[in-house]
Amino acid sequence: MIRLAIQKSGRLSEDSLNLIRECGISFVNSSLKLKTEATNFPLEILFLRDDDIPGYVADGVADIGIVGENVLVEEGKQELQVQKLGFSQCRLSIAVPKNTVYDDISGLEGKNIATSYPNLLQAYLSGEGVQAHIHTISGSVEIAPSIGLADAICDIVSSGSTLISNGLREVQTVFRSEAVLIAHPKLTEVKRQILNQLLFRIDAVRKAQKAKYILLNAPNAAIPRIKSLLPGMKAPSILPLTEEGWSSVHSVVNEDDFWEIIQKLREAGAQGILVVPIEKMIL
Ligand SMILES: Nc1ncnc2c1ncn2[C@@H]1O[C@H](COP(=O)(O)OP(=O)(O)OP(=O)(O)O)[C@@H](O)[C@H]1O
Ligand SMILES: O=P(O)(O)OC[C@H]1O[C@H](OP(=O)(O)OP(=O)(O)O)[C@H](O)[C@@H]1O
Ligand SMILES: [Mg+2]
Repeated sequence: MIRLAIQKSGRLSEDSLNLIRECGISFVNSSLKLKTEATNFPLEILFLRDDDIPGYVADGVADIGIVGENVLVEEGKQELQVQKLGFSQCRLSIAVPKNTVYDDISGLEGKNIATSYPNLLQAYLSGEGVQAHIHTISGSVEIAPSIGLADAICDIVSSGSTLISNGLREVQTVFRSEAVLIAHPKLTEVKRQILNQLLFRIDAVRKAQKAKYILLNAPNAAIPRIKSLLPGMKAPSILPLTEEGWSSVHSVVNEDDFWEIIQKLREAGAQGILVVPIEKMIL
């Protein structure tokens, strides 16, 4: 049995649980229970505050965990990182009241900056050769300038709407973050094998998230051009249609290239294009 620590309730929780479920792992989850066991995989899940997760994994209380890179690096435990997970993407940024004159980072010299990430902020300011006073607070950081606690803040930004709602303007990006899987460095052989099985499933789920299965019909004369647009996993499948001179083409496309490829396929003569999500993908 391997023990996984995830955030109990917050920005990482839903996507962490979804990832485990998409890996085909079933468990009963009630908001009151802080521990649960999977029914079809040797996994126990602990529901914790995110700040505690790197420490628990470092100590071996939990074997693996899911946490934001920002928290991991802030706590100086980046050596635990195994793999990026592609969700909870955000940035740690410095922001100032929107009407403050700000030309460049030297404008922060000697200023008071409120943050929950003093180590990341200090490392960034030192790298830029700026000295400022860092005021560490544990939450509601965006309120600090408006109550006279600080001249600027350094906090997590995603859409930017929290900054705007609090009359702040983002001026400097300190760190870019996403959710990461972390692991205790000295797992037993059995636990290492379970982790490898889990990583295999995560990889299949993540590859599938980025890919689409595509089916289309095309006149046979258009097939060479369409083949060149759709490399597929190995090569596209091409099946004859019951209508003379036509074929059906099946392939896999990367989500990022999707719209550009669709346009070119239509220009090449493709019709009846169907795009279907893929659940798992193993190369
Ligand atoms: N707006 C956001 N968009 C995307 N990811 C975010 C956002 N805010 C935070 N995150 C990421 O999710 C992590 C958890 O954020 P959250 O705000 O839930 O933390 P918290 O309030 O410290 O939670 P806890 O109660 O567990 O201590 C952050 O460390 C960051 O990596
Ligand atoms: O740029 P935005 O999309 O507005 O997101 C940024 C906000 O999201 C996070 O807080 P969250 O809403 O998770 O609440 P918390 O402060 O209670 O953790 C973060 O601390 C910011 O305040
Ligand atoms: Mg926290």
